[in-house]
Amino acid sequence: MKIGLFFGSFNPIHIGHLIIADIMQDQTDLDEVWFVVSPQNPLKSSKSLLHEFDRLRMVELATADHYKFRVVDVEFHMPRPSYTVDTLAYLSDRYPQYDFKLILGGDNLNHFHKWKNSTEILAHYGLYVYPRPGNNKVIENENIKYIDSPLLDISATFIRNTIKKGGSVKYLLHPDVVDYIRDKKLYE
Ligand SMILES: Nc1ncnc2c1ncn2[C@@H]1O[C@H](COP(=O)(O)OP(=O)(O)OP(=O)(O)O)[C@@H](O)[C@H]1O
Ligand SMILES: O=C(O)c1ccc[n+]([C@@H]2O[C@H](COP(=O)([O-])O)[C@@H](O)[C@H]2O)c1
Repeated sequence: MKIGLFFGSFNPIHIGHLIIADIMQDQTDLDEVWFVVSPQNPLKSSKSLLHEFDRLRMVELATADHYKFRVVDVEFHMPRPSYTVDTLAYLSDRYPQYDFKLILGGDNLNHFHKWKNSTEILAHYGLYVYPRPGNNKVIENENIKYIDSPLLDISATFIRNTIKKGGSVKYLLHPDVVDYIRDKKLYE
């Protein structure tokens, strides 16, 4: 079975993530998509990060109604920051029966060469890249698959900023995530 690992900070998870994951399982050879919630991206500041348990809970809520989605919290039990190569090694060891691929937004491909052991990741796992508005670097490599699908101009940054200004994000988030943010007063 081929599994697409969708690594992310998910701060918070938005409909862009859900659309990407759904298209990946529907229009590629990936059988399932596993959302791997990262406590701390090595290349991002932790300044505006919500607590990792809140981010994990929102990913669980948003993905619960899709039978091909699964949520993985292994990085919560691993050293920080969250180096993807180490998580991949751990998952491959634990699930030798699965063929793991990485799902990335096009923006992340621009910085991919700065990731720990990026060459090894590319050689051993391969990437499925979803385009993102802005600069999408194209690297010619047989282990990178580019998905031709609608651009989604949605980001967690825009959502955080809109909520902080009191604006509506009702249709940018899963309804259960909207309720969770409101009930836990995450941005107040
Ligand atoms: N609209 C989008 N189009 C394509 N890829 C996306 C989109 N939103 C997120 N991704 C990809 O999803 C993964 C997880 O992204 P992340 O959780 O950082 O969301 P984000 O919206 O980029 O957040 P932030 O605005 O806080 O940086 C990354 O690989 C990112 O490139
Ligand atoms: O392993 C690395 O060196 C590395 C460098 C930058 C980002 N990542 C991972 O890439 C994933 C996407 O990050 P983000 O913050 O854009 O959602 C997340 O799981 C990060 O831990 C990993």
